[in-house]
Amino acid sequence: VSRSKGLRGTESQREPRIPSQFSQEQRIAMKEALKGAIQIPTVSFSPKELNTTALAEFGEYIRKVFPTVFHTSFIRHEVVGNYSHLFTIKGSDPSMQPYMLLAHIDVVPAPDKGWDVPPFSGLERDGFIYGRGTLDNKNSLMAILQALELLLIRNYIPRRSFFIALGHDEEVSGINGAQKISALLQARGVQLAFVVDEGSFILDGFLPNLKKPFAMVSVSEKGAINLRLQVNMTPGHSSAPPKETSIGILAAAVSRLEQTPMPNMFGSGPLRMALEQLANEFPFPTNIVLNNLWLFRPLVSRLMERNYVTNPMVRTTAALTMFNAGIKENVIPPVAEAIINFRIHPAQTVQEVLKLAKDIVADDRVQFHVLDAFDPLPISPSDDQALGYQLLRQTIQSVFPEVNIVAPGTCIGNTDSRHYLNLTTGIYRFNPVYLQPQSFSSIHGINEKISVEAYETQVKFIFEFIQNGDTDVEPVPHLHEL
Ligand SMILES: CCCCCCCC/C=C\CCCCCCCC(=O)N[C@@H](CCCCN)C(=O)O
Ligand SMILES: [Zn+2]
Ligand SMILES: [Zn+2]
Repeated sequence: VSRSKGLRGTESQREPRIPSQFSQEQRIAMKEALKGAIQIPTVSFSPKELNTTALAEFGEYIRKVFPTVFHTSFIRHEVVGNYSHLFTIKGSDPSMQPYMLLAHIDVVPAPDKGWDVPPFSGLERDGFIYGRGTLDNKNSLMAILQALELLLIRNYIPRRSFFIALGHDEEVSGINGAQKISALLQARGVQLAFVVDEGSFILDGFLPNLKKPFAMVSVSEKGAINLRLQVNMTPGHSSAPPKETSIGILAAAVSRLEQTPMPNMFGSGPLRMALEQLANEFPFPTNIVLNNLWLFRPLVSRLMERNYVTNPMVRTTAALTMFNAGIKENVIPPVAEAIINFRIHPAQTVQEVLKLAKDIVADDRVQFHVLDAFDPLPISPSDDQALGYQLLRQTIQSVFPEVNIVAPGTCIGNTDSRHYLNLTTGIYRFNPVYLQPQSFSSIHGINEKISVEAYETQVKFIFEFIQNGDTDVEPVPHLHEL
C-alpha cells in the first residue's frame, strides 16, 4: 500500500516517456566526463581564497562536455558572481510551477597524504572513480547536466520549467554563488515549487540492527554558529608566571564546552517521524521499542547519543576547531583565542545556544565574539501533497525498487539550499547514492570515491526525476497502511 501512496500521473503525461537506457558509448562518455571534472581542482580554502583559475576552467569544461545543454533554444545560461552558473529551462506549460536542482562546483582541500590515488587524478580503480568531489558534490553537478544532455539528445521538451543552479563557493558560505542566484531570481519574481540539493543519501549501515538501507530525504538542516572565544591577560616574563594564563583560562573554558553536551532534544520533528516509519524494518525487540516511542522515548534518545553519527541528530554539537595562543616560549601570552563550531538542533535557536554556552563557560574573563550564525532551517513539508518530496519518493521507488522506506530527516551539515528560503517552502536535500559509514568519513576526508555503477544510477535518477516532474500530479487520497 505504501508504494502507491503519494502522487500519480504517468497516464496524463503528454509526451511519450523516454526510457532511461544508455548505450555503451554513452556510459563510457559519462564516466569519463566525471573524471575530467574531478581533475579540475576547484578548491575553496576560505571565503577569500578560491581557486579562480580552476573555477573558470570548470566553466569552459561544462560547455565542452555538454554542448547540447548550451545550444538549446529553450535553455538560457547565465554566469552569476563570476563563476556560478544558472540554467533556465523553459517548459511548454507555463501553468506548472517551476522547481530547481542545485549542486556546487567547489570542493574542500585534499592534501595527497593518506589517499590511495592522488585526489585530483580522477583515476578509476576496481570499478570506482576516486577523487575529491566524487561524492561532494561533482557527482550531482555532472549527473544533472549529463541527464539533461541525454534527454535533449533524444528530443526531450519539458512541460514544467526548471532551473539548475551551480554554486561556486558552497564550501565557504555560498555568499557569492547561491545567494546571488537567489537574489537574481527573486528580482525576477520567481517562486519555486521546491528545490533539491545535496545533503542526504540512501543510508546503509548507520543504525544498529537495521539491515536494510533506507532513503533519508532531509527536510531541514541544522543551524550553525562560529564562535570566537578570547582571553586577554597582561604579558610578562615567563620566569615569574601568574597563577593563571590566558592559555590556561581558555583551555579550561573550551574543555568545559567539550565535556558538557548540549541537551538531548530527541522527541519530535523529522527524526521521530523517520524512526516511526522505520520501526517495522527492525528485528524484535527494537521494532516494539520504536513502535512505542511514547513509552521508550528516554531509552531511544540515550541510544541515539551513543554513536557519533546519530548523536548530532539529537542535539546541538560543539566542535573545538581552532586554537591559537602564544608568541614566544618565554613570554606570558597576552591573548589566547579559540573557535568553536556549533551545529544547532532544529528545536533550538542561536540565542538559546549562546546562552547555554555562556552558562557552561561561566567565566567573565572569556569574551564571546560571534563570527557568523544562523538558525536551523524550517521543516519542509513531507506529506502527501508535498510535490518535491513526493516526486523524490516516486523516483526513488522506481530507480531503487529494493529500498522500502523513504523517510524525512535533518541534514547535519549545511548546504547552498539555505540561500533559497525566499523562493520556496519546499527544500529537499537528497543524493540518490548509497552511503555507508565508511564512505561518509571520506566526505571531506580521504579516498572519497563513487562506483561507476552508482554514478550511472545517479544520472538515471535525474533522467527519471526530470520526466516525473512533467507529469500532472494530483494528490492521491490517503491510503491507510495495513
Ligand atoms: C536516522 C539517523 C541516521 C543518521 C545518519 C546520518 C548520516 C549523515 C548522512 C549524510 C550527511 C551528509 C552531509 C553532507 C552535506 C554537508 C555539506 C557541507 O559540508 N557543508 C559545509 C558548508 C560550510 C559552509 C560555510 N560555513 C558544512 O556544513 O560545513
Ligand atoms: Zn557539498
Ligand atoms: Zn562539503
